[in-house]
Amino acid sequence: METNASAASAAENHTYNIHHLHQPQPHGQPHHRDVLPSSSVLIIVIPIIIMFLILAILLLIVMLRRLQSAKCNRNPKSSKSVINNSNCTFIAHSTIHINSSPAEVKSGGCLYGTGSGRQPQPKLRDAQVFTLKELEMATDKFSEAKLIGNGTHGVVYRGVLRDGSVAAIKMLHRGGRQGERAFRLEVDLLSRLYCPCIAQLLGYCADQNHRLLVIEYMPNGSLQKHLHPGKNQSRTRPLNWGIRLRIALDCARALEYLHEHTTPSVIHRNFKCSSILLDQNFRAKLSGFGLAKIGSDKLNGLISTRVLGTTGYLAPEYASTGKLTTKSDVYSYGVILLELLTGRVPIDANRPPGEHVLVSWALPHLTNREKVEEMVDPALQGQYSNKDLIQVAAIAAMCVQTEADYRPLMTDVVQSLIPLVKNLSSAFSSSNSLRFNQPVSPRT
Ligand SMILES: Nc1ncnc2c1ncn2[C@@H]1O[C@H](COP(=O)(O)OP(=O)(O)OP(=O)(O)O)[C@@H](O)[C@H]1O
Repeated sequence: METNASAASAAENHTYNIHHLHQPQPHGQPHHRDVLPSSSVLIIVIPIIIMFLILAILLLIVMLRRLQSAKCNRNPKSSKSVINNSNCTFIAHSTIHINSSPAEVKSGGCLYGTGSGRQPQPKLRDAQVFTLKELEMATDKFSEAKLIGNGTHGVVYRGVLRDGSVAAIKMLHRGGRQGERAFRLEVDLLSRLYCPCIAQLLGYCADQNHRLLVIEYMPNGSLQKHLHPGKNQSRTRPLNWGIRLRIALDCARALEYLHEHTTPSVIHRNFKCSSILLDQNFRAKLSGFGLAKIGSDKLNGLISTRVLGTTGYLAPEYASTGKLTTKSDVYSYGVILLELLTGRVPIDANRPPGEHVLVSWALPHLTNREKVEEMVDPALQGQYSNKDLIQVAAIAAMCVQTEADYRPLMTDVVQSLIPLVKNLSSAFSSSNSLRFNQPVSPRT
């Protein structure tokens, strides 16, 4: 009984406690265990609403910005380049922003500034997708008669496209993964870069295992053909001083654009005589982007990579350690300047001892006023002023410095060459006589 009584009392107590906890709400509201005072509810709900509002505003700003940049971007390509045909689909993910605005490109940018001479170029046009059949038709089934060049990675044909325009059609060797990478890179890069000093990609074909690039046709072929014609190549008249200077400036512009007007910057990595193509006026355009490196994987400006490129043009630090920077291209550019100055190839085992490697032979001459004239291509005699020669030699000497940090930026090279080329044009127009042995377009 006692036990029952205490149990009853406990139960009573419990009920009492519960009743205390669940006091009826004012205004006859039902009992709710979790109901919080309205002030607490406001403390929780108001910050949540504010957070939502902030997020919505941020989202709105992002969307507006995207809309704005899409409007400003005259490049019709999306940042992801999609290559797609029945047999091959791939998406190039690397994104390159071209710093120069379309207006800049028209009036300056990669183009020459006011009075610089190059005609405003047509707007970047979409790379077209060609079928193998179309390119077969363009080249008479890749006939021998249409062959214009042979490179390490492919064979180049002259073709006439369906719209009647002439193009260079490069059929790449089947190169496994490396070859595929080079093809994708070249298509991806060239379809988004625009600079009058870079040979334009008109289209491509990725039909089954065939990989072809359709590039703007350059009637005067490569600089290699003119400076160092092969045994089987027809000899052309030696390029004169004015043309060589202008080629040097065009090439400097192309590299300046890649290094300093694209984000992330692009390292060409295979800058050499045969990658420089010449149009009908001997104006130069850069090609051969299959080994290019986009600086997105840069670490403090350095890319550690497998050493690729062409002997004689490789910067010493890149050749020995694989550390690649834009300064590796500057070194290769210096070698090209030396080739233009001397008419010699970068490596020539047939030369006397001490003269095999162009850079090692030329470097002591370049900084010596008396000796610099001894190294000039004999075909250039009488065409240059000593002042100009010394200046070009000094630029070359800076570019081929062993220490990469001492090499100039391509912008500096461009700025140093502009007055020399301008002087040439004024000499050309004032005397209206050719100091040169080949016609030079009066455009600077
Ligand atoms: N767009 C073009 N217009 C006219 N000729 C071209 C064009 N592209 C290439 N050629 C010719 O074809 C040759 C071979 O060019 P290609 O780009 O295949 O290789 P490369 O630069 O000589 O060497 P690599 O394959 O090692 O880069 C060039 O030297 C040039 O004479």
